[in-house]
Amino acid sequence: MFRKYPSKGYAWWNNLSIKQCKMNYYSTNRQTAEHSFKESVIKGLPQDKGLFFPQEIPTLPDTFFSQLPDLTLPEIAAQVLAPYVSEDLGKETLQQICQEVFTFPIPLVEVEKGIYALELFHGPTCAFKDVGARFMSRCLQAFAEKDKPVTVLVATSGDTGSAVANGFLGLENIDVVVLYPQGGVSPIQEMQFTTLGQNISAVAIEGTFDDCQALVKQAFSDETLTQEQNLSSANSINVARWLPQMVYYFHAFGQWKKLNQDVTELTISVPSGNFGNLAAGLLARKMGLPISYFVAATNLNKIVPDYLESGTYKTAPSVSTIANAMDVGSPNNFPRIQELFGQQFEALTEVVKGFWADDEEIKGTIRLVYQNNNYLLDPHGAIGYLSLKQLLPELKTQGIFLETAHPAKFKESMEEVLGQEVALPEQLQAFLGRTKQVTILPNDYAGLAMLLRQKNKEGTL
Ligand SMILES: N[C@@H](CCOP(=O)(O)O)C(=O)O
Repeated sequence: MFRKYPSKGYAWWNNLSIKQCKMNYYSTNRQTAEHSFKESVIKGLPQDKGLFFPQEIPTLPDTFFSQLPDLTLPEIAAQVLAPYVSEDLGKETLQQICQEVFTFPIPLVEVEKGIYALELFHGPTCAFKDVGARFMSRCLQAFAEKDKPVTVLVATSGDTGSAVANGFLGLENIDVVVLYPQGGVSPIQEMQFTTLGQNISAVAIEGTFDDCQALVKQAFSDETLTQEQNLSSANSINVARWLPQMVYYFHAFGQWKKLNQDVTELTISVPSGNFGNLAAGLLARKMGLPISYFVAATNLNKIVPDYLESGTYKTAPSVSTIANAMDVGSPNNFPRIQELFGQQFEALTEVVKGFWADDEEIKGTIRLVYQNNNYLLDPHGAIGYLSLKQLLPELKTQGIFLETAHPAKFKESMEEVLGQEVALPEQLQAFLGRTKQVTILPNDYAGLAMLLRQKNKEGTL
């Protein structure tokens, strides 16, 4: 059921009572009762192993879109997130959280005529995950009960781990356990979540990102463990990580519109691994954001592009690539994308176009764009850019690709590709020379469960 909000000017939400904004979440597997926002955030995943999904998607009024180019990020965030969170969070808390989360710029940069990069890497850990991780940490802090400590489990192929570690560092009553594929993340990404100590622990799994995410999900469906301790997840499977990611699509559109008042057609290319980011962009579109097409852009782990071409959804063991944050063979958010299109394959393929590139194409693109445009793409953004170069002539729109992470997070590969040094920004320099603290585990649930119990008992890994 989709609710249309009345058009009452740009501060339309101020006119709504908290009661009118009540939002529940159902499971995409439909085997679990609906949950409030607060319950969904604390639980992370429904018991039936689906994903929480909002029971209504509000359409924003036209006045909101006409004001959009002049709104700040916290203003946009407070307005588009209000219907999803406000009853549990309260209007003032939501506004306060949005002020605290969106403290860094997310600029739209023209790379060449008609193609723009949305730079999502100016936050504390230099990747787009900072937005969702900071938002979720504050929601969980608002909801966590003093006498019930929460353990946040998170699987990462590189960027989520560092953003969650940074966003949750030092929080009372909340412990974070980051699971990552041993040898599957870049050296600087690894330093970002293995060297912080305090309430952040790192576990290297002898397996892939998909194995890590499967272990996290298994922990949630382990009834004995979940009775012993409060577990939550900080991957984009958690609604508080997922929903705020839609904010920067509105911001991108506002910036683009300022530059292109007479152009109406826009495509956004989203480099994708776990597909939470693309699902968030499509949610923004469902709320009325006028984006003509989205591109599901990925590396050799081309599960979704293959599905869009063949209609057959087939997960596969993940393949290791230079764009490691997208080394995901079983994209966890895909059910949300299907839900947004009412499970209609044709409706989905009308809007979402698939694209994938291999390492050689990524490297060639980085070199070419650096030489021709003097713009440094990271390996993930390179796929986004390349997808637009190939698809825009047919789609006949302008394009924005998401620059999901700072190129220096992949310093070693970038330097090999370019044959020159890539300087680390301040945020990353801070990690040089620190000592890593890691527990190594086989890809086996019994080992993880034992470790979580031990941690719960002793308070440390
Ligand atoms: N690409 C991710 C994988 C996890 O994605 P998430 O958005 O679901 O947390 C990473 O960098 O860890």
